[in-house]
Amino acid sequence: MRGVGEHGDESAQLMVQAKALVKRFGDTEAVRGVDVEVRRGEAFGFLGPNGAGKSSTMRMIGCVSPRSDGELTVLGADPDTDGPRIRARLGVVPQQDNLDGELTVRQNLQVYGRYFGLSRAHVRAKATELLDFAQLGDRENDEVESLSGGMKRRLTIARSLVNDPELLLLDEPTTGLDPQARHLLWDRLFRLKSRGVTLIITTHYMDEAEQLCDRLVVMDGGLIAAEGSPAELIARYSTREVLELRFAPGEQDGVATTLDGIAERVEVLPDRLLLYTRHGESALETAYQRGVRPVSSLVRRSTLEDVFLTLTGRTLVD
Ligand SMILES: Nc1ncnc2c1ncn2[C@@H]1O[C@H](COP(=O)(O)OP(=O)(O)OP(=O)(O)O)[C@@H](O)[C@H]1O
Repeated sequence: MRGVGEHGDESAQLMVQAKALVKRFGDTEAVRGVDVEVRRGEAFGFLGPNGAGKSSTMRMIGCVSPRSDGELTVLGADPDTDGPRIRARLGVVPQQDNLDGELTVRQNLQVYGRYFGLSRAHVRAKATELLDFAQLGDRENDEVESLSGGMKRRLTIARSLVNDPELLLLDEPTTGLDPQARHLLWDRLFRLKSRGVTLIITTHYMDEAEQLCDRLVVMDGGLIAAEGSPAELIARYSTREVLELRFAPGEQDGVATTLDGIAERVEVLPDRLLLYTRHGESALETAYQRGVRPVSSLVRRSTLEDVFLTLTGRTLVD
């Protein structure tokens, strides 16, 4: 298989290249013409709500679901013809943990290593290294069922690293985890990135995308709505600051009209108003001068959530 690392040119640095990529399930077009390029060493994100087409795209990149149309190259090769050989060089962390609950933590790693045809001694040494990486060394002989959700996720990631992949695909890696478990997991992903592993992450958490991704695409309805680094996207689609105003029940109606001209843009959500502006504090002062009396106000910096709202008119949170 010809692939990444065998050429000196720029295209050799492309771990994934998709052009007009399409996935259909019967009449449903889950992915409707996606163009992406993922470069060696970067953390690349697909950010979007449930049903945006993130998992479907990821499954095509992971060579487990054939494309319906378009072009796709992974590690320099075509998943249609080179799927097994590409998969041998990938790590895949699926949305649902598929660990073997009846085996111990260490056994889960070792059994998986054997699938890759690694020798018993190699697998044992690799498992020890990965237990350390996953911060599960003191749990190696425990059954998987006794682990917390965060520990199971770290073990799933450790297991995906058994074959020393160049490219790691993570589908919603922290969904359902508490904040502390999420931060522990992010820390492990930063570590992998610093070792040069290319990461592709799907998420519907804007803070996760902002923290982890060098570059990302915002996906909605099977299409890419925007692409860039988190900072670029925020600069392009939002303002430096956002003033959030909340009102007593029934008192929000009509306030947006009173606020006319105060901000670059006003977004009316069911539970609050968002004023997009360079200076939140001055906007708040002007609002007070116009007689607006919110029960609470908050000035914050713009996030990818604001980018998503600008692009789609909807919030990312379900
Ligand atoms: N195997 C399938 N058969 C039929 N429809 C599917 C299948 N997989 C996905 N879909 C549909 O394709 C669309 C995109 O789903 P997909 O899972 O790719 O989105 P997603 O952005 O990953 O969302 P989620 O976070 O919920 O997984 C949805 O409308 C979904 O119902």
